[in-house]
Amino acid sequence: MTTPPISRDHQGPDIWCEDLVRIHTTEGVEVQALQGLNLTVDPGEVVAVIGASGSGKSTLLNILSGLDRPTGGRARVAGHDLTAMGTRQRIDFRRHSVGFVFQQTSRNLLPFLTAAENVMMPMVIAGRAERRARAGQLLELLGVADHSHRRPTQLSGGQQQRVAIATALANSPDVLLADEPTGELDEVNSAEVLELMRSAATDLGTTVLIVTHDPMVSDHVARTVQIRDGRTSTEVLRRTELGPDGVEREVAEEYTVIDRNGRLQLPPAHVQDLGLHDRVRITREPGHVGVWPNGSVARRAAVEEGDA
Ligand SMILES: Nc1ncnc2c1ncn2[C@@H]1O[C@H](COP(=O)(O)OP(=O)(O)OP(=O)(O)O)[C@@H](O)[C@H]1O
Repeated sequence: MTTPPISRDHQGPDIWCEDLVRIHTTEGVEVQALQGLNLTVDPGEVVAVIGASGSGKSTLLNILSGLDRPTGGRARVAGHDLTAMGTRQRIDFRRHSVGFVFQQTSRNLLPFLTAAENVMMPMVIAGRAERRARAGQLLELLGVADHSHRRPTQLSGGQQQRVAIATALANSPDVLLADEPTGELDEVNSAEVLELMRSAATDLGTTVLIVTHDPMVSDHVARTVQIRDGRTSTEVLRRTELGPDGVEREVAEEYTVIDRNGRLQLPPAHVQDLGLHDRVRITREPGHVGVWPNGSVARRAAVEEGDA
């Protein structure tokens, strides 16, 4: 018996955020952690969200997992409107629609249960049948079936995270949310865990969103979204293509995110190198748009006129 892929009962993307705003207020001081964030992740995609400390990653993850509510904007995960859910629906959502993997290996698993029992636990809570068989299949998928009888303290960090991923996938969630899942692992174990998470998600059709500050994670996913100042700023898409020599090679292309109002954030390096500040001139060119430092368009026109 193999693990059956999940079937969704909603249409459209698995994660959808529009103009998401979250303002934290402590002792009268407001911090705008998310400042109009837009993000769409389609079913089955495996995406890494990276960003510097304080850029808003954890805030985003807390909202997507139903733990926190946005101050403004809209968010939908696995077909559920996160701004309109009541307490009961939130519990159901967290139990069935999303799975979680945290950085701290100790936070993912119950120490007094074996690996197999840990994977079965969410199924017990959800009242799911054939728990033992499914736990076995998931542990097999994550390459730790041989350790199913061991308790977490008898497993390495990497093995614990694999069991944690199996546990998170136990109730066939549409979406798996992972917060720095490789933060406590060395490079070799990180790469292994990421690859296993990706292949398990691909086999099951699960959408995965990994939040991390580790740029190395990007090497293991087809899409990396960068958060800067509470907004998605750039994306890197990776694919393999056949070179002219017939050999497959990996191609990575960087894109800047543009919202539905046409707003985009220019890469800081361009802003600095070209001395862009205060205001810029936008010119429509054949097939693209030009961004010019203040005054440069008029100067260019004068030079061209002088040349004529
Ligand atoms: N509960 C809170 N109360 C007040 N401010 C908060 C709260 N949670 C987060 N912030 C602030 O919101 C901003 C975004 O924080 P967040 O934790 O989402 O960033 P992050 O990208 O996850 O950072 P890190 O990588 O360090 O975990 C930061 O300026 C942070 O200080």
